[in-house]
Amino acid sequence: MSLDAGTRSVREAKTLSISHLPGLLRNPLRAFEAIGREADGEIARVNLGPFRPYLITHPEHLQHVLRDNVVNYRREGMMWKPLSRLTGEGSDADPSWPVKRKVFQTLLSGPSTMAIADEMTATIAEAIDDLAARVRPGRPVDAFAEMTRVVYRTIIRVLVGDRISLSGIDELGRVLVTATTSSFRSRMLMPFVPLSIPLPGDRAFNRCVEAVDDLIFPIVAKARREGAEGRDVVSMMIRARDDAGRGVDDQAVRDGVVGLFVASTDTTVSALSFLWAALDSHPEIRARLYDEIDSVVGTDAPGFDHLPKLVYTKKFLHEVLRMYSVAWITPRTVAADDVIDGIRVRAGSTVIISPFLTHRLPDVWPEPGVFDPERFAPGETRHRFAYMAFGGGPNQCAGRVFFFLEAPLILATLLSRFRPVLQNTSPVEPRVDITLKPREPVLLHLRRVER
Ligand code: HEM
Repeated sequence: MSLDAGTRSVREAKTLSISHLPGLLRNPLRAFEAIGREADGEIARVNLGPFRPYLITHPEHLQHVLRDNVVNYRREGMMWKPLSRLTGEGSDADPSWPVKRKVFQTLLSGPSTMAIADEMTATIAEAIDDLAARVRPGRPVDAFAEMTRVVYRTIIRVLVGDRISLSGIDELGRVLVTATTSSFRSRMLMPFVPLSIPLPGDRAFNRCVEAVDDLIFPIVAKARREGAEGRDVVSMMIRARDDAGRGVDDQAVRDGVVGLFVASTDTTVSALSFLWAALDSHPEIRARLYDEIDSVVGTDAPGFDHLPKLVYTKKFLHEVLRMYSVAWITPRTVAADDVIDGIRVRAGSTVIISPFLTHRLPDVWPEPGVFDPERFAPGETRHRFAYMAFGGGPNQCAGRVFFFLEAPLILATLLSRFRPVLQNTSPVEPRVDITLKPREPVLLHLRRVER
């Protein structure tokens, strides 16, 4: 990608028609898809009246924004501004961000994650036992609710050690879900509206922030009093020092816990809910997945040793995340004027990056509407910024290794005991929220596997 304005003329980005606006209000995701089709991989400005973000979907352009000139594209503004009131800033705008980030990276690195693999296996087995005890013939379970229970239990120790009860973590989850469904969506789509102008749902959002504070600050205070020796976010944030040897305050520790909770749970739960729709409509893929889990795990208790052999399961999960790109939008704010592939990008504007749209570019992903795990077969090559489920560049997902330990273990544990059958008769459509979520409940009949 040449950024040399001297050797080629610099153009303004094409502006897409404002006719998408009513659709965005009616069915945001469908309208967003239409916007992506119209832009067709080119850098374009989306005309939303007073708000005219750039849309950047092509892998070459993403590499520029997320890696080559990453310092110019900040995690501020759209989405991050409302989120920061809940989780703190996810950028250098917060002086404690480098410490937080280092703690996340250390805690979620391969070796640290492997060190908790046995504990994670036991937690998942216990959570599936609990589900099994509640299964009744003819009564479907809600996949999202059940996956939420499992995922919360899996992450709890990583966040706060044993300093919170199961009901406490469920309460934290409930509050955060309420927060992200109150004024969050309107504030996310209208970042230009100042906080001083109230929007519907603001009061509920503020109450949620207070409720999160009430849950987490006492945990931080207790950890400071009683010692913070563990390998969890609270302990590690308390022990961490920045380059100048300074520690962080309670607010930063609280933000670290809430930030990691939001990043790790919503995404994983959504992926583990959508996958049943993909399995239901592809019997041959379902058969291969079940065969692999049956032959690798058999009658054993699924564990860490099985994971390297669950090759198809991993390909399947990647394709689920390509098709249902749960982290559907990861916007940035432009710090200084820039030129990308001959197109001027102006300081102060918003850049919309959308894995959901990049994964639908036909030049990058042939027949993007076809669900095919073989796209991720070893030897398949593509641009490194073509598969964006976990982002790209230095700020890409720190929990990727964790996810590929947790999700296959949950699937293997569930499928070694049950054959889930989707009850929904109409297609499972995604809806936009901070992550993509199923629009309607995904209902599963869990039929026991006789062994
Ligand atoms: C389906 C599962 C997941 C998906 C699709 C996903 C997606 C993403 C994406 C796209 C980003 C980059 C955001 C950006 O560019 O601004 C990100 C960042 C992050 N994710 Fe994930 N994530 C998943 C699971 C997890 C899990 C399980 C954890 C933790 C256990 C986690 C922790 C993080 C953290 C800490 C960051 C911030 C990294 C940084 O800025 O340095 N994620 N995730």
